[in-house]
Amino acid sequence: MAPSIPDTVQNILNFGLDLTHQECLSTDTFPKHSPIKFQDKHLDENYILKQVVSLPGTELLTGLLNFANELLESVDEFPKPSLPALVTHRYPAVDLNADTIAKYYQNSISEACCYLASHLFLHSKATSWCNELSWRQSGDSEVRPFPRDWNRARVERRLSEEYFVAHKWSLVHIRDSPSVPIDSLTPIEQNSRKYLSNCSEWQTELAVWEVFACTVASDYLFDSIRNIARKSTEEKMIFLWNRPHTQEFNIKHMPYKRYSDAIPTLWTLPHDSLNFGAECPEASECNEGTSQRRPRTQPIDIRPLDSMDRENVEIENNPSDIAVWGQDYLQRAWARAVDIDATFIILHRGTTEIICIRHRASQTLFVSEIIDTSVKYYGKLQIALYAAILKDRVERQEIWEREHPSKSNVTSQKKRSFDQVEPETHSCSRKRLRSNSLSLDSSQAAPISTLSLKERCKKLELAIVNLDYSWHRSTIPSMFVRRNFDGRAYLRPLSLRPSYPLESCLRINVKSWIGGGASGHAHRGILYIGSDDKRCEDVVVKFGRDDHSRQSMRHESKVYEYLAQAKVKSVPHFYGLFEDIENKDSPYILITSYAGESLAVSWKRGRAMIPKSQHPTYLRSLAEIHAAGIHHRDLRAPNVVIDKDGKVTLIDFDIARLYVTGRQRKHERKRMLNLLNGKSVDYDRTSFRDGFHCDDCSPGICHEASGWDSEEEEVVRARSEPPHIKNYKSLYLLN
Ligand SMILES: Nc1ncnc2c1ncn2[C@@H]1O[C@H](COP(=O)(O)OP(=O)(O)OP(=O)(O)O)[C@@H](O)[C@H]1O
Repeated sequence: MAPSIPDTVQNILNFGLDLTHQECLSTDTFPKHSPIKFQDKHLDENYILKQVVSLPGTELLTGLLNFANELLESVDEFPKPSLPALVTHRYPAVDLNADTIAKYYQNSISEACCYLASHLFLHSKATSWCNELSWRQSGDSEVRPFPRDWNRARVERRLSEEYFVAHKWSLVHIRDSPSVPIDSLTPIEQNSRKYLSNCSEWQTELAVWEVFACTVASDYLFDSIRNIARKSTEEKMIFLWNRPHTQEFNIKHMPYKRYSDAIPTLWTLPHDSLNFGAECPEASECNEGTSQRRPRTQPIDIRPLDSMDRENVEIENNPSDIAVWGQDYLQRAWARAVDIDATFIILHRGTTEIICIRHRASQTLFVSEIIDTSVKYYGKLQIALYAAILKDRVERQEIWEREHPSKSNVTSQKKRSFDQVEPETHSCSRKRLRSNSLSLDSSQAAPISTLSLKERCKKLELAIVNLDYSWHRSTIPSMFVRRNFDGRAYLRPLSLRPSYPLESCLRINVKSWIGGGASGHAHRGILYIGSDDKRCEDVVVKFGRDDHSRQSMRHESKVYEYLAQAKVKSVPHFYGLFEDIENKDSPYILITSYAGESLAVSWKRGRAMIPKSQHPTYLRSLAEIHAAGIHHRDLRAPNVVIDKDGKVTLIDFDIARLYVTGRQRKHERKRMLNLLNGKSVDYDRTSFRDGFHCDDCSPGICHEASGWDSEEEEVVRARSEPPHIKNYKSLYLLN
């Protein structure tokens, strides 16, 4: 016989959020979105939502409520004393901005849901309350100060965005919750707990909540989301998918095992909607980002990217304008869900809510009707939702373990490796190695005549760049054209030919991120010529996207050109400076050979002191640069690198000067000795034993004063179409 449900639990089950009497004081400023940026184009396909389907009428709600009833019936007795987390009914005092809404939801319903869902789904026979869930802001969501180089408009845009949408909230599985005695678990609960604890350690986020301010604008937004779902389902309108604007939303990729979709249940997907195309044959083995079925239709061509620039679109607060943004917010929520591998996405704005279910294989989002949060069964619905989220995670883990029986024994070993930052090597997952025949380990690469490869590269004008690391997985490469140096300045690129034979192009696969600084972000990659996969070079590709970094990179390139002419050996080989041909914000890439690990990295590994016997090698490298007349001016541990054969190389010449005095040489020599002895000396506080403060060594960024004339920024006209590459198709297949 079903137990009597205590009043406190009844109160939660019958709880409805009541914000209707509140004034929505928030301004209705609708945040603008950034245009699609370079890195968006190279986003892993899995991050892109491709279809939206409306969940029919009350099916989802009925399914969830029935599920809650089943769970309630399975309880013999509710623990006493009563629930520790009581519903507080605290209304937001002043303003219903996104953060207030989130806090209100947390105080009023989520805490109780966490207790009840844990109890009902994970240990319904336990004699005391034990919570294993928490609804909270996720770790990397703290408000951080805006970067100093952001202009006022950009800061204001971000602020209005934050006012409208709360920082990341999600449902989290608490790992160190008090344990429940095993004999008070049913066999099903024991299984659930086993599978839940087998999920990788850091992957505790279970579902995505996008919380919006309670404003008229967000009301329109919810309507527009429903309309998108309705139109694409009932009127069979094509959902024109778009790439999430990663730069503004700062997606942070965490490597993890990706799971397949759970077996559909009543509250997940209606059965007739699961009629998708054939499954990717490799899906069961896929480990990273590929457990999807092939999209049914060819993806639409996203070029020209410029046409998607909505930066300048003025959005008024009326429904037809805001409809445009429904899709953007769905994309954003989808991308967040991909990042933590969540199935459930909840869009919440205080008075209303939409529950979405993500189907990985078909990249489809199932969107519920708009739920009124003041209804009497809202509490029950939320508890069922939390329990369904748990059930889904457990089921998917079960599927994973069934399909990967041997691997579950070595999870702990694997977990550690997933946790690590991407190494500075070409180590890729099994899958990636298989799917990407270009990712050769340099040690396995066929012996090559590096000289001839380098010589050949000099003449090649076009670089085809693919990104394949973190959340980047290019479907379409970017084309970069060489900027030629006439001995004094960088010339405008020659007009592009309509067609290039593949053999006349450099091909670069960017494999990992090394570091970022003032003049751009450095990545490791592999360089090939044309379709030849046997001869490759390990390179560093530095991307610079803003004006400052473009200027720095032009300057640095000139120094490298100069050093190459002076036949200086202690710098990396310079392959050239290239400019993106199709994007308006036109990144530059500067390509050099990979020269090994920096002193900073060996310091991190605990090897701070360089043995005295090796000091002359370092000092000789520095002397060679000085002898060529170059004053480095940024001699720090990250800029001194050494390869496995012991060759010392100096890098990062973005603030170097083409003139060096005797005193400056002496100071840089001292600085180098300090570095070799494990002493990091900050440039702004450069002082030597005699207390002398060295202005000559202070970095500064004035490139004009560096021995070359300043150069006007020349932007390559963005082309709507890249040039035709002969045999380009074969290139696609390779990538
Ligand atoms: N050719 C190379 N070989 C090996 N490592 C490299 C090479 N180029 C860059 N790196 C690594 O990448 C990091 C960032 O590169 P770099 O210093 O050129 O960028 P930056 O934007 O100029 O940074 P900074 O703020 O130090 O000036 C370096 O600290 C170095 O460790």
